[in-house]
Parts: sequence; structure tokens; C-alpha cells
Amino acid sequence: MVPIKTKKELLKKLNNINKSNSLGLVPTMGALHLGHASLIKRAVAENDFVVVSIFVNPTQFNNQEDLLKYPKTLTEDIDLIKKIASDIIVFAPTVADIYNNTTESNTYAFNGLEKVMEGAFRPGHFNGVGTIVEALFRLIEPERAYFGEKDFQQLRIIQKLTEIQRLPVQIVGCPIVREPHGLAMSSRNERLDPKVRKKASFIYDTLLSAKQKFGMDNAFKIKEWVTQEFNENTDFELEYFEITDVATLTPIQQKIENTKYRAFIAVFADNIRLIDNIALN
Ligand SMILES: Nc1ncnc2c1ncn2[C@@H]1O[C@H](COP(=O)(O)OP(=O)(O)OP(=O)(O)O)[C@@H](O)[C@H]1O
Ligand SMILES: CC(C)(CO)[C@@H](O)C(=O)[O-]
Ligand code: BAL
Repeated sequence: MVPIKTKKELLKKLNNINKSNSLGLVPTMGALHLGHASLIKRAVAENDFVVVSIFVNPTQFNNQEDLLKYPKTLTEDIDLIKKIASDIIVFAPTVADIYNNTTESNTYAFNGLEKVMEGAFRPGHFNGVGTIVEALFRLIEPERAYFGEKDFQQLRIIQKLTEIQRLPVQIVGCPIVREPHGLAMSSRNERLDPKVRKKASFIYDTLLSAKQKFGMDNAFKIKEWVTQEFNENTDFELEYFEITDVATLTPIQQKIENTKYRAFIAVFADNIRLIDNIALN
């Protein structure tokens, strides 16, 4: 399995596939783990052909250190993909090939979705994500594309992107895969000190307790409780905790009748930023 390095080569490969075959796309930034594997397996089960893209997209990073230190493990990534299916097409282009040396993002209006949580704390992030995902969709023209609920807000952004840009692709959301102690799998976990990584189950434990308390308390009280928990824990620094109406991802303070809620969290551990989320009802 040899990764395809250029758009031109990829188009040549895709042109050899009969148009009656379905094509699934799994966009990633590499350093693959079992969370990615679950997306790839689902794509393989639901499509005749699958493309996995591996591209650390510079325009979605608002922090240069985060970009420079992003783990890169292409050889191991290929091994993981090969074990799932030998005919998966791996697309691992260079920045120059994708952006033609102008690393500018498009500007999108995602109906306010881009202004809360990840959008608020990572300025320009969703414009960068939209730019690369739109470029991949236009290049590859998949019938289905697979995204993880670990990045739940991103999943919603991509659904909005396909709507506003009229991109004919079905977006498939996949459940969060966790490490044995509950920490959501993430490529950035590789950068954690092993001791801190073990302790980071604290993040998911907090979400589980918040879910339990949410049955009895209001959103404001839960937020106060979570803030207090993090104030007392010196290993982790809370960036945000929000309870949202899952239909709009608008943060709420009070419960509203007949509404589904989801809680979102972003935390720094060892200067590494981790996110997670949970359905509350
Ligand atoms: N634990 C997980 N469970 C399910 N899907 C996941 C998980 N981790 C990542 N994904 C999904 O895989 C796709 C590619 O994600 P990406 O390559 O950024 O990996 P990542 O582990 O999220 O890395 P990081 O959070 O460190 O950027 C995204 O759609 C993402 O939501
Ligand atoms: C969707 C994506 C591959 C775009 O670079 C990235 O944001 C990710 O890995 O979640
Ligand atoms: N997994 C989301 C991509 C990012 O953190 O930039």
C-alpha cells in the first residue's frame, strides 16, 4: 500500500474506478488510532471503495506550537489501514500540492455555529476545517464522508458546509471511541506524559458525573460544579464547559422543556488541549 502524494495521481486512480461504484471518504490528520479505525471500518462496510486522507491542515491551527508538534506517524498509519482492507486508497498530499502555496482559508458563515466553544476559543479554526474539507469533497466527490462525534461541533459544521455549498455528499457521524479508562481517543493523547494520560480519565468522569447531576440540577449549577472540580485539580486546566441545546449547539443556563442536551468540555493537560462531549438525556 503506497500513499498517493498528489491530487493529479489521485484523480488518475479515481478515474479508473467505475462510476457505478460507491466511494467513501475518511478525512484525517494522521497519527491514527482505534477511533479513526472505527470510521474506516464503517466506510469499508458501506462503500465499494474508500479513500483515507492524511493531511495535517495548517489553516485550521490557531496555535503554531500545536501545528509543529502534531504527531506524524505515516508508516504506522499505513500498517493500521492495511489491516482493515488492502484496497483502501491512502491520500497523503503535501501542503504545496493542496494549497498551491497560498495558505489562505475561505470565510464561511455557519449560522453562528462557528462562534461558540471551539469556534470561540480557536479563532479561524472552522474556516480552515471548512476550506480543507470542501477542497477534499470537490476533488474526491465521495458519496459518503465519515466524521467522529469526538469533534461533535466539527461534525455539525461539516453538515452545514455541505448545505451552504450544495455539496452532494452524505455526512456520517460515528460514536466516540475511548481508551480503557474513558479518555476519548485522540492523536494528541500521544503527547501526554503517561502518568497524566492515565489521570486524564478525570475529564470523562467529570462528564459522567455532570450527566448524573443533570437529572436533578439546572445547567448553571452543573457548570459551577464542574468549574469547582477543575479548580481543585492541579493536573488539568478547564478552558470551557458548556451545556447546549443539541439541535443548535447554543449554550444554555436553564433547562427548556422537550429539549435534548449535550455537554462539551475543553481542557489543557501538560499544555496539550483535549476535548470531549456527552449526551445528557
Ligand atoms: N476517539 C474518537 N472516536 C471517534 N472518532 C474520532 C476519535 N478521534 C478522532 N476521531 C475522528 O477522526 C477524524 C479525524 O480526526 P483527527 O485526525 O483530527 O484525529 P484526532 O484524534 O481527533 O486528533 P486530534 O484531536 O488530536 O486532532 C475526525 O472526524 C475525528 O472526529
Ligand atoms: C476533518 C479534518 C481531517 C480536516 O482537517 C480534521 O479537522 C480532523 O481530523 O478532524
Ligand atoms: N480533530 C479536530 C482537528 C483539530 O483539532 O484541529
